[in-house]
Amino acid sequence: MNKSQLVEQIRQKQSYLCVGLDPSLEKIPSHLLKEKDPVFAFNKVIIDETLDFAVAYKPNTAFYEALGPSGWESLEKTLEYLPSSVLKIADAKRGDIGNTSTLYAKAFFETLKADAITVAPYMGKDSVAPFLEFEGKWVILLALTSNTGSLDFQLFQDTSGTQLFEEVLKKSQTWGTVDNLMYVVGATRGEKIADVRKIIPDHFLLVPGVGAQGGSLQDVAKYGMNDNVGLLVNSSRGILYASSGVDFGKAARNEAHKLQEEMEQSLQEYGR
Ligand SMILES: O=C(O)c1cc(=O)[nH]c(=O)n1[C@@H]1O[C@H](COP(=O)(O)O)[C@@H](O)[C@H]1O
Repeated sequence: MNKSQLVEQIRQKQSYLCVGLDPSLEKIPSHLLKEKDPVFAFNKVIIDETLDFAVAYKPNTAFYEALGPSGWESLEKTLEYLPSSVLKIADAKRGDIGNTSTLYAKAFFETLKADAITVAPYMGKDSVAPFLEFEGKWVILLALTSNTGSLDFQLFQDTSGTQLFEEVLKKSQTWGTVDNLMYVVGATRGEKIADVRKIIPDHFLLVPGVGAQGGSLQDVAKYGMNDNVGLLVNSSRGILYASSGVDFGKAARNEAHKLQEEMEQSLQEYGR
């Protein structure tokens, strides 16, 4: 999915919601555990119920890898099930020496057919470049993450006052283009999004951290929205586990709908 298709979907659905598909067997409704593939059965209902309100889905591979080969199969089936009208993000946070990154890129873009992958910038340009060589695919580079540990390195300042995440943005924006490179910026750092926008006004941002982590959608929209909306805001647990009963699908739908309504309002308020 290219940028104009993504923007068109956002305008059509009046939503920039990304649903995080992070299923864990301990949390999914117990009646699903008798299914042959409980994880896929769960995801399928979540996708069916939220598709009207979401433009992207982000399975975090950890939740599948933890289950061994059957988890990987559930991930494959989930990505296959998602329609081509949504952006399929493999949240794998990869990145290694170039030769190895090429194989990661093949695994996620060719074998799993994801549209996008999250990548860590720490090993530098030659670790990210192989992902960017895949036509029509996206790299989503970690810039300023939502966890408290982002204070340890990402907000570290050099002697000129530049913070590490700012250096990541400045340097890496020339590695790709606004058509194949996005950045992760946590919703829990709403006030920092204005600083991010000073460096990269035009790139899309993937913003996790609303819902369970308490980030403010209002702040994200206020500081982050650009001419093409430029935002994908992710919620995982807040949608997936809105109910632990047989009504979990309807409860997930309600949560996704609530977020979509907030997003629609913000598009009217801050959209250009
Ligand atoms: O790359 C990510 O998606 C990510 C980056 C970040 O800074 N913070 C963050 O929470 N995430 C992921 O986004 C999802 C957030 O899940 P919830 O907190 O349940 O909405 C998880 O899959 C996290 O691994």
